[in-house]
Amino acid sequence: MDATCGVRKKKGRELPFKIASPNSSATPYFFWAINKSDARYRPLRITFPPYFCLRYFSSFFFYLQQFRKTKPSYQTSMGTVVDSSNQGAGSLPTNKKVSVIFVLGGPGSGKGTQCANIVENFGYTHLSAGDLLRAEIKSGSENGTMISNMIKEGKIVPSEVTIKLLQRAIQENGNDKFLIDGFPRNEENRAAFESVTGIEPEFVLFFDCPEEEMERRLLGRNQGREDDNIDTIRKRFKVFLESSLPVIEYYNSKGKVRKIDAAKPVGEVFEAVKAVFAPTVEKVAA
Ligand SMILES: Nc1ncnc2c1ncn2[C@@H]1O[C@H](COP(=O)(O)OP(=O)(O)OP(=O)(O)O)[C@@H](O)[C@H]1O
Ligand SMILES: Nc1ccn([C@@H]2O[C@H](COP(=O)(O)O)[C@@H](O)[C@H]2O)c(=O)n1
Repeated sequence: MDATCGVRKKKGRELPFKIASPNSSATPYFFWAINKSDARYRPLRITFPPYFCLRYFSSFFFYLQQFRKTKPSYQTSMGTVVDSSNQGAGSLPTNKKVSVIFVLGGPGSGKGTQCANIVENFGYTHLSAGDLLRAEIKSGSENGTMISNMIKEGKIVPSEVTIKLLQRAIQENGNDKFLIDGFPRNEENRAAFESVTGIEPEFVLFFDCPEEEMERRLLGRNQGREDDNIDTIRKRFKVFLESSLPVIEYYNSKGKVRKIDAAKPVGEVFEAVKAVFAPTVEKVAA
């Protein structure tokens, strides 16, 4: 006999084996297995071929199944949202193609006010990142305390949290045209959203407003928001200048920014907004 007999422990079970000489013509190459950690087991002739075949065939089908489950989404001209938390659940559509406009501007520049007008006139769905975060706090989510503390400090919540909320809101909505208000707030938001969803905005609507006017509006907003106090407002302005403006500059360099003078009265601001949307809508209708 050219082999050493023994017992190999695998997942708590004991498997018999024989160690064969590599030169042995009686050892089919197919049944050699390489054990990297112990040269004594090299080559290893498994004396239980049905076990060997079953194990490797089942691995093959397992990997095939995993590959099918993690099929990537491909970016289209509109963008595709894959709801990773919903894969295989079947209750929500997956790989939904959507058109997105980012609505950016300083705190109190009038983003929410104008989004309401755009929804009414142009059939978009308004998703405010801030509103989604506030709703998440109210829902009693495990992230609630963290989000609440970040908002009180005027800080930007980790992208992973905000993107999940946006993705879910997009998936659950029947519309395919979205205004995403107050997002992306920093470079991390921007890059993460693009890589997770594959969505690039059609364009970015930027409400440009002087700080004194925004401060006046926020202090008069009276909606009971915990961050509408002078200390937090100042922190939010700082974050806007340091983290959000560079995102607007990034999109500007790609020719995607539509800048609106937001210091004017609401009606006049909306006239300027309409001029941005009307050609887009006409083009779609033609
Ligand atoms: N053009 C405007 N002129 C005067 N007041 C305005 C104008 N636009 C909005 N406002 C008022 O300013 C306040 C802030 O507006 P809004 O909530 O739309 O801003 P926002 O950019 O969405 O703010 P935030 O980023 O803090 O959510 C509101 O009370 C709103 O009624
Ligand atoms: N992408 C975002 C958007 C908002 N936040 C936090 O919410 C606060 C309020 O946002 P509004 O747009 O409603 O003004 C904001 O100051 C941030 O703390 C965020 O983290 N990420």
